[in-house]
Amino acid sequence: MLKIAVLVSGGGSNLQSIIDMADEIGCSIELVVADRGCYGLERAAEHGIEGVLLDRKVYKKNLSEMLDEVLRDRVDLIVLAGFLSILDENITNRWKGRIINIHPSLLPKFGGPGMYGMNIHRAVVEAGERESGCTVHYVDAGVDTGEIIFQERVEVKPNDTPEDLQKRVLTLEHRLLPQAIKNIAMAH
Ligand SMILES: Nc1nc2c(c(=O)[nH]1)N[C@@H](CN(C=O)c1ccc(C(=O)N[C@@H](CCC(=O)O)C(=O)O)cc1)CN2
Ligand SMILES: NCC(=O)N[C@@H]1O[C@H](COP(=O)([O-])[O-])[C@@H](O)[C@H]1O
Repeated sequence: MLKIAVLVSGGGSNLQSIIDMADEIGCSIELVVADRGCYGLERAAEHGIEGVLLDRKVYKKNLSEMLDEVLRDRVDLIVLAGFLSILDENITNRWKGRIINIHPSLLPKFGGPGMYGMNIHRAVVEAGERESGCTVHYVDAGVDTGEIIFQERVEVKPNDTPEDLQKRVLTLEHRLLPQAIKNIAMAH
């Protein structure tokens, strides 16, 4: 059984897809860690999963120490699921090859600092892209520069709003992230 921690900052729909598929994936969600108050923590509580809120006033200076304290050797894999804080190289080096992230674009396009959430879908629509999608990748010290594990494409329709595109990509994410974790669990 692969033990995982899921890091969230928002609504937690990707966390929910992992919760719903945990048995099929072969993983145990040991804890959910948030960098701010968010519905993702509510979802954890609703499912009896330990939730930890990192106090932004404290961790801003030492997120590495806070995460190390919380995670220690409790898990095999860290999953960033809508987590909006950039992890520093202390963490990414210590957890090299054991942190994955879901990003709602076809990296390397529309990645990097500032590219998160609706900002991405707005940029894709404004750029007149004919396709978009999502990427699961390993996390390194760069932003969205880690080795790609999976990518899947969706069509961008002519009259799509950013909200239309977000909805279509999110459906894909809810399938791709659990699949990536399942593959890692099978190889564990
Ligand atoms: N070392 C890494 N840390 C993180 C990565 C990564 O690839 N390497 N991925 C992000 C998730 N992410 C894209 O997938 C991402 C998240 C947030 C941002 C961003 O610009 N954030 C803002 C702050 C936003 C906020 O706190 O509301 C910022 O840093 O100014 C870009 C990409 C998770 N961590
Ligand atoms: N760059 C990181 C990023 O933009 N992540 C995105 O935030 C959303 C979180 O939704 P959720 O909280 O409902 O899972 C998801 O679309 C995820 O890909």
